[in-house]
Amino acid sequence: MEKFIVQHCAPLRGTVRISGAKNAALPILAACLLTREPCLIQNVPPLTDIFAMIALLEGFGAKASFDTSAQTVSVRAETLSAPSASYDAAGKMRASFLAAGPLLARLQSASLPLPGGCQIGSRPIDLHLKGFSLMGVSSRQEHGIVDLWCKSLRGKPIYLDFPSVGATENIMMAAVLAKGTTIIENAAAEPEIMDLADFLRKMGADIQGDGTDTITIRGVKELTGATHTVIPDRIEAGTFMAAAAITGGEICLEGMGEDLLKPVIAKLAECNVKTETSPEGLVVCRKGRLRPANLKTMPFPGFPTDMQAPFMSLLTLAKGTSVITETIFENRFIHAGELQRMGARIKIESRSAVIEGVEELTGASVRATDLRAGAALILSALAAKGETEISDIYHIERGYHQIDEKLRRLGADIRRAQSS
Ligand SMILES: CC(=O)N[C@H]1[C@@H](OP(=O)(O)OP(=O)(O)OC[C@H]2O[C@@H](n3ccc(=O)[nH]c3=O)[C@H](O)[C@@H]2O)O[C@H](CO)[C@@H](O)[C@@H]1O
Ligand SMILES: C=C(OP(=O)(O)O)C(=O)O
Repeated sequence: MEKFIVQHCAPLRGTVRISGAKNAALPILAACLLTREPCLIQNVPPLTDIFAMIALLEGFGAKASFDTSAQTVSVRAETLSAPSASYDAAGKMRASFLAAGPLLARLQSASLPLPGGCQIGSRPIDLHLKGFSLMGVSSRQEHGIVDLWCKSLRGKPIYLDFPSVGATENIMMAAVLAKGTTIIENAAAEPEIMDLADFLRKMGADIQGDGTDTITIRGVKELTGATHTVIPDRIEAGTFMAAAAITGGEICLEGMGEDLLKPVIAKLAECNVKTETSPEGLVVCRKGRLRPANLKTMPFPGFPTDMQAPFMSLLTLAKGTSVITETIFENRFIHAGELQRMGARIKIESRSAVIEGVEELTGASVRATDLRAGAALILSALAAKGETEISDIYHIERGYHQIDEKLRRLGADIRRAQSS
């Protein structure tokens, strides 16, 4: 297994290109199962989760190929041989369960392992199942496998107890080919859902209201193939903004606008970090000391839970005390223990973390416990005195394409080594 070795670095400077969004590309690839015709998806980041999704689609009988240098994936699901996947193929990735909606729509059945993903809470799938059940789907769970089947999918009003991103996407993908109209209330409004809806519309789906809390989907008879370019990854962008902030540098995020990043930009401003749009992209810089800030993670357009760990890294070096409240996942503070090894002062009190800023962090041996926790450790390592060794970096590679290379181009000293 590989690890990162990171030295303290000078303020990062330069331009970085942000990849396509993993959390948009994954449901869009699953949606390719909805048509017999060829689909071409552009700006797909070559990440381990994406390779796993492509292998999953192939397991169902789709033909898929990934041109990693062009970052395009072609999928043709002309015939689907089997609507089932093994634990090895699907169990480790949360997004694997997003195949359920398209498989139900195409084959009226699906058999998938309970999904994995980052260990940041219990992450049930009850909202996905409640939505499917209202649409006429029966389900059974045995030995970690979820079996789903129906005669046909019926459009229905569906109220979600919580605006779950995955449940909204899965129900939307099932509803596009259902008989009648589905109205999802208290739907998630994340930009990745709007990107999926854009792709589905290009395929011929009738969807309105995505990006709001009420999405209306009128089922159509069939969908065609389509070409789509995935939106940029707002979490990767936010992570590089935090890298500029923690090192006191200046980074331009090439081609990026403010739209996807408003909650992050507002919180950075509170922390004394400026963001400006320029013809080249979004420019982020910090000159004075980081200021403390309180933040609460919320569904979009609130502050994204996926940016919580990177912000904790920033706030460990702010002048004063900050409070982070995590409302989305019940166990998303594991990185606090690792940051403490580097000299951070953090106290966890139930859903909140109280962070007392310190003058300096020091390099240590730490472990990436999940994707964004790993990104947070890299950020802290850039600012910490001396050398930091980060193990279990496979978590980081689920969501950041060549993060080490991109950081090196900005002046960071980060290299890979084999873990002993
Ligand atoms: C692949 C992908 O896009 N992952 C993102 C997606 O995850 P994911 O789609 O898993 O996140 P959800 O929005 O579904 O989960 C939010 C909360 O709802 C709960 N819940 C969810 C579904 C359900 O059936 N029952 C239930 O109780 C979850 O346990 C969690 O506490 O949105 C999260 C919230 O923005 C992000 O952190 C993840 O990066
Ligand atoms: C939690 C994340 O991913 P997943 O839902 O795939 O575990 C993430 O992208 O931060």
